[in-house]
Amino acid sequence: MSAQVARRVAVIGSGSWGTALSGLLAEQVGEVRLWCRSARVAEAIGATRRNPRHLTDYELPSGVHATADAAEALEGAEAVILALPSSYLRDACRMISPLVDAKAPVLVLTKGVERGTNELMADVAATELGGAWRVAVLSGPNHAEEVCLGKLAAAVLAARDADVAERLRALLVSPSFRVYVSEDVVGVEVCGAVKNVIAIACGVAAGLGAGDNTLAVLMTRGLAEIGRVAAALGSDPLTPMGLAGMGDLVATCTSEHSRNRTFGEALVAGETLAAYEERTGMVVEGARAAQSVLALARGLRVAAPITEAVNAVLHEGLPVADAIDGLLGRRPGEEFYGMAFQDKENH
Ligand SMILES: NC(=O)C1=CN([C@@H]2O[C@H](COP(=O)(O)OP(=O)(O)OC[C@H]3O[C@@H](n4cnc5c(N)ncnc54)[C@H](O)[C@@H]3O)[C@@H](O)[C@H]2O)C=CC1
Ligand SMILES: O=C(CO)COP(=O)(O)O
Repeated sequence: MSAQVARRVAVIGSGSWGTALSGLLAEQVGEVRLWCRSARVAEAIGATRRNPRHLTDYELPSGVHATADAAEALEGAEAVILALPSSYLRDACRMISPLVDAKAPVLVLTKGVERGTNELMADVAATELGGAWRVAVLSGPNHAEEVCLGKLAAAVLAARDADVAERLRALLVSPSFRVYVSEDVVGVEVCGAVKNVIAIACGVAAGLGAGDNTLAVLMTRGLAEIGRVAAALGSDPLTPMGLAGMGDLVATCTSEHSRNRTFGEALVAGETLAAYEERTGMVVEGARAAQSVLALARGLRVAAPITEAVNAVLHEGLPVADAIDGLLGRRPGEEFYGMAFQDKENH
């Protein structure tokens, strides 16, 4: 084990990713306090070292202390990690705001765009907790099911302040978890939110028996969609080529662990979003992001046809066959049209 880089950090949210990240943090940090919404989950973790709802076979290290008391979770925390689904992030930040040290760096693990406001997650956290300079995001091909087993993975940690990035990176980096840094918070966030929508489309295609070529087309045109939204928001055009973009797109669109991909498959088999989330106890962020990313793209006047198709199927009752017809009815034009200029509306 490496030397301790912090005495105590708080992880807010005990879903799959909050659970796996707590274990990873415990390799470097003296004590990880994991806030669970449910007191029963916190008690079960204390008694068995296992989360009874997520990654149930994974034994958490002794350095992880679970609690349902937010004040206890945040007491003396030198950094705060937010591991909540996008729908709950703002309310949770409001709830913990009086308990968070004003100087503590904040790392957002959530991948999404808030519905209603179309705000990115770091902006939500900064508004509610104060101090955009101290809010960073982590994204990349990081299925919790593999990270908790110590299988090699990498992520990009983006922060506006280089010192914040380095302090947070030191908490996470390990031989099996490589953490790169970036200043492009917006670009990294756009990648993480949009790739979930594209993964639903890939799941739908796979469920309908699509071949590898078709899935590769969806991923690549999905990457173009990510690139257009990111470019229109002024982010680095190379960010979508990295871990948060291409890396996570490939992992999510192809993995059996992906809720977004497997939900797409379940959808064509007749399962609803509500039934899927109820059955698995997990969130399908892409289903929510389809609405907010589309609203964001429309506001920016960039085309997001795959997102539009997924949104129409999930939220407007469009039959899948009609959504596919709509996509295939588009004229394929210049491959990178609209990537550099935000005022072009085609392709
Ligand atoms: N699971 C993964 O491998 C990864 C997940 N993420 C992102 O992390 C975020 C959290 O996802 P997971 O940890 O996977 O969650 P999850 O899907 O495993 O679990 C759902 C979580 O939502 C919580 N929840 C339900 N109702 C709530 C409420 N009213 N208020 C607060 N929390 C509530 C549940 O307690 C549970 O912790 C998502 O944005 C996801 O995209 C990012 C990278 C990897
Ligand atoms: O973001 C993730 C992996 O990097 C998790 O993806 P899913 O939410 O589709 O499982």
